[in-house]
Amino acid sequence: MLYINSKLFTIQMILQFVLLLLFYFFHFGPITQVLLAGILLCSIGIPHGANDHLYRKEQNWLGMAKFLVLYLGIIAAYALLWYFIPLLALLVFFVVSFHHFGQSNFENENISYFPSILWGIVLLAFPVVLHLEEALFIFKAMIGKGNFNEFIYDTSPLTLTNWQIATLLLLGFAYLISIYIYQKQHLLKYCLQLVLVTLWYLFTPLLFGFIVVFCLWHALQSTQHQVIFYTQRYQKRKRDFFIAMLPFSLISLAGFALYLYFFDFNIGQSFILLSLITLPHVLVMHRLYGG
Ligand SMILES: CC1=C(/C=C/C(C)=C/C=C/C(C)=C/C=C/C=C(C)/C=C/C=C(C)/C=C/C2=C(C)CCCC2(C)C)C(C)(C)CCC1
Repeated sequence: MLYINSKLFTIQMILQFVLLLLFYFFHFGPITQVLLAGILLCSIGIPHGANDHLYRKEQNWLGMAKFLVLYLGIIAAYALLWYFIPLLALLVFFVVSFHHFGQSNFENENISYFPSILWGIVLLAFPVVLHLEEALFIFKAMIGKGNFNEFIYDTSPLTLTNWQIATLLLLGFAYLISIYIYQKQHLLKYCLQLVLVTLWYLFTPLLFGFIVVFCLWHALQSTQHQVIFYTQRYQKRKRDFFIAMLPFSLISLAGFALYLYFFDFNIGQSFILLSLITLPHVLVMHRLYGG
């Protein structure tokens, strides 16, 4: 069954609506934001990539060794790109992310499928347009041109300027037109999804807003796709899937905890670390979506 027609989509819409109401009426403070974001990242965000090894071509130990060499090799090569040409590495992160976020929403193998690319752009450009100053500070920190390291909690309402409104409208309409052309039968659902996500971004601070969207509107549907693929292709139970994703989830979380223990939290570096595990993950998932 298509993701858009699945029960998960309805659950996500309800969750997003409830979160919006809660955030609007209770203005989550810094502690609530950090706690909620941390729980979501550790329970859904990071683990959704930690099962990539399950889809390797050869399912024996030799296949596992080959998979690890390739996976870690891609991470190492990308780390070198960050070291030598950080601006290009940042661009790669964005382009790859546009594709990845869009693909999980449309389950489409085509890398030039318009609704998919535009949805990826919407998910990442909206928070940047709404919080341009902070986003630019973070980008600069990532490419080594600054040391911005503040987790921004501010929940006071934004006053939007004309260029911000125009950019949001332009992107939103471009996306809806692509839906009208390619996915007319699901126009209402995708439209409601866009409205809820836009409202969420309008009310929430940059990082908290994005982390919730990443976990709620990407990691969840991606996990659903993985579970279906795994149980059907290998004739296994759902429980086996969740057990199989545990080892690398725990290794990644332990790795991040060690990083925090030895180096202290740094937003720029954390996004670079995320980008490093993103690249091989996106390649694995692209194959899983039939590409
Ligand atoms: C299997 C394996 C493993 C694991 C893995 C994992 C765990 C993965 C994960 C993965 C993942 C977990 C992925 C994710 C993804 C994500 C994304 C794709 C994102 C993106 C984002 C962005 C792009 C952002 C942007 C920005 C900035 C930067 C600033 C501010 C603003 C904003 C927010 C817009 C290991 C290595 C251990 C080993 C080998 C094997």
